Amino acid sequence: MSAHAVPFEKYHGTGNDFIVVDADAEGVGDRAAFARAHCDRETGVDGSEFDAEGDGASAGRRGADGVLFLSVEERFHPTRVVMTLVQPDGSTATMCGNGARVVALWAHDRTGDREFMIDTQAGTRRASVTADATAATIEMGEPTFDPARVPLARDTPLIDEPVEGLTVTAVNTGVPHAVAFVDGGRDDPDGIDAVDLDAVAPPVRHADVFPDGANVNLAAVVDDGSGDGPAVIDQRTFERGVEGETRSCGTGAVAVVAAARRLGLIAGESAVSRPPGGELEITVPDEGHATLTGPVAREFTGTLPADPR
Ligand SMILES: N[C@@H](CCC[C@H](N)C(=O)O)C(=O)O
Repeated sequence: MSAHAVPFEKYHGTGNDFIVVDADAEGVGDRAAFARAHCDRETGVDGSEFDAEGDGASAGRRGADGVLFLSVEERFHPTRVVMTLVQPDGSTATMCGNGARVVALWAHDRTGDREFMIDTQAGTRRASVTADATAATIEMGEPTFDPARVPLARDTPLIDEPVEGLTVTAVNTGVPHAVAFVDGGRDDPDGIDAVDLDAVAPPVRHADVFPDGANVNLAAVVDDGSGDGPAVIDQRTFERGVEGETRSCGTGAVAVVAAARRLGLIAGESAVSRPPGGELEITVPDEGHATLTGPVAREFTGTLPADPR
């Protein structure tokens, strides 16, 4: 193991937790190996070894859902941050909604600014942090059902069709998602939490129709938004790259709302998504960027071995 130590900070957004490394200061040679080692839920980064700052939704859990390598370019207005997410399996994701919200708070903690441009592999997105620095909003681009852009191994959209045991709608919100609506929310003992997601998701995640794979979401509409207030949707996501369920997924939350709108399951363009780790507010207008808003928090800081092999 290399003696070289890399400073890091740990953040989470609704329980989707990330090791954050300043890419300009880091000395990580093999980013995939670094992520595989330190994100491991059994043996990875352990908050109890560092000074914890918050009581966030991921507090007490070892490991992380990914490593964000970030580079700040303060000469731009607003400040730009180049974001690269390396996942626990060593793969790189083109976009991460909760990760981008974490990036905004990390950049705010460094600069004091509240508005940022975040460069992701899915495009440049505007982000903002609330005045009390407890929540962040990110522009999420326009969700697409276009089979070439999901991508799908066919030339027609995949809308509410059976795939490997689930009835799914395929949408890209920066990364590919399959969304399956189920009956019964979190309050229903036979509802969304009764599904064995680790059993039903992998065949869909690896289905031939998704040449790049897909994140797999279960969603239950508990309020369709036709009365007072926005729609409310309970959500669970099995993430590609994590290869398991996470406590929250931002691109998944936008995918769920986009699919719900496409299927006519909710009224209006706004919804609250309730993943296990908290609540997210989403807007998916008929045209233009979707938005994602929710809590973000810093958990602890420390150093980690650059080469954990
Ligand atoms: N947790 C993320 C999504 C990260 C990318 C995903 N696992 C993939 O590989 O597509 C989010 O909050 O959006």
